[in-house]
Amino acid sequence: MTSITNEPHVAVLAFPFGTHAAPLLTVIRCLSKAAPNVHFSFFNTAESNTMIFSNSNNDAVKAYNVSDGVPDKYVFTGKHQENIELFMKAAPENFWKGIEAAVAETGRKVSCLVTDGFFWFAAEMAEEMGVPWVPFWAGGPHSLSTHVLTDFIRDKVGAGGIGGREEEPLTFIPGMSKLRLRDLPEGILAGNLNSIFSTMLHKMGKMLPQATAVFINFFEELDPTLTNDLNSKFKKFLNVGPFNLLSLSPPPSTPDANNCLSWLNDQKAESVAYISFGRVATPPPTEILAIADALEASGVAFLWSLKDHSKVHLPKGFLDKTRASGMVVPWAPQLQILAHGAVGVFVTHCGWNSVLESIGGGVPMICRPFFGDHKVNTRMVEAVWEIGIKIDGEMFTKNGLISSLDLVLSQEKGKKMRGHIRGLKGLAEKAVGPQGSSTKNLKTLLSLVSRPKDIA
Ligand SMILES: O=c1ccn([C@@H]2O[C@H](COP(=O)(O)OP(=O)(O)O[C@H]3O[C@H](CO)[C@@H](O)[C@H](O)[C@H]3O)[C@@H](O)[C@H]2O)c(=O)[nH]1
Repeated sequence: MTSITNEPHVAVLAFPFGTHAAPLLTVIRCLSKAAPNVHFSFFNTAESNTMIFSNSNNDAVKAYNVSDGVPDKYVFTGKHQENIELFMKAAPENFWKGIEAAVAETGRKVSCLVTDGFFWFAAEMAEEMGVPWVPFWAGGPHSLSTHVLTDFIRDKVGAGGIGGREEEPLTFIPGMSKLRLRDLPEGILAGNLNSIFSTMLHKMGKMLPQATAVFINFFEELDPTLTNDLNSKFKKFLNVGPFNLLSLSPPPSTPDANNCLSWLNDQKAESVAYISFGRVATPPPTEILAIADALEASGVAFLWSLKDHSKVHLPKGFLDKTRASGMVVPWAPQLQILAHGAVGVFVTHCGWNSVLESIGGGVPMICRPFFGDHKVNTRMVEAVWEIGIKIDGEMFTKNGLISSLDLVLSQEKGKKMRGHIRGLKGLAEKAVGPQGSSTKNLKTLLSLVSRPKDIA
């Protein structure tokens, strides 16, 4: 039998849906590179591991597959978030099994538990193991704050709820006064407050303050007031982003199977609309039609990352008619695209990674929020940072999108937004530079996970 040692071993528990596991792996790779004596075991479903580990050979981070929680012969009912609910229900047991296997294989006890912030149950796991719990919040600090303060927000708003008060500002939370009650993620005041997902976020918000430290893909210069507030809510709050600009270990570049980048090389500077709604959101067919009509009528050059199952909703003949001005691909190397000088605007759902990648590229946004943190992020982009605009109304219309594209690409207001976002890009680059705030925080995170006994 292998003897078990106290050599540092960090167990990392990833959430396999949306874009959570990839940014967590990016930061873990950074830590692993800086601390080769520490062993990092990364627990995630096989499907998600295959996706995010696919670009790397000889990864120092060891991937372990855990079950997705779907019972044998299970027939999906089509219920909203069914896969997430099945995964979460079985997650504690499955993660324990994975950890036991990794401990046996490496001969190292777990010395620190790094997890996705959603895993509120990890507080107990860490306690049982007698190690620090260091959760990662995959969204921005504004959405994080709304979940940590859910009870406080509910108290402030009172039993009457949100009805008729959608425009009221959140003046009672430092750094959030431009947000309105209507911008809050569903599950806080509106929507199904008792769904498994809402309950999970509520529990998470209560547990995170117990963690040894919470880290996040953000840089404090983007919102010092809120950073200060979160510093006071958590034992330690570490802004270590934006990950897309981390020089220590930039994320591996995505293969460009559809030659998007060489197509961009032939386009005029700041002329192209890049369109993508992340891994999860899918606009309904009427909106896909509206986007296509707007692109065709405006003649704006475009690069559209559109999932294959949505492509059937494009109007007949659209691809042929726009062949000279645009490209539709099922997946695009977004990071490199947003960093390309030909891109003039990003039409986005405002997922957190997309917002940071747009800042990293200095590209203003047209935002069409769908769910979760999208509305909070959209509001910050439009009303606070002034680096983009929300679409008119709740859904894309042909004329609405034509005027938004015109505003950002051709009008003075668009130029101003470009100036603002380039300013933020400069701050972001500084934050991850040698003396930057995020670099400093990353060092703290590193010492925390690699020498946990000194700090816990
Ligand atoms: O063709 C594409 C489309 C997307 N991406 C990448 O996919 C990621 C998308 O991430 P994000 O913008 O955060 O959107 P979601 O995939 O929707 O992410 C989920 O996770 C985020 C972090 O918690 C939340 O902010 C979102 O609301 C949630 O939906 C980004 O890194 C993109 O670069 C590509 O590389 N190519």
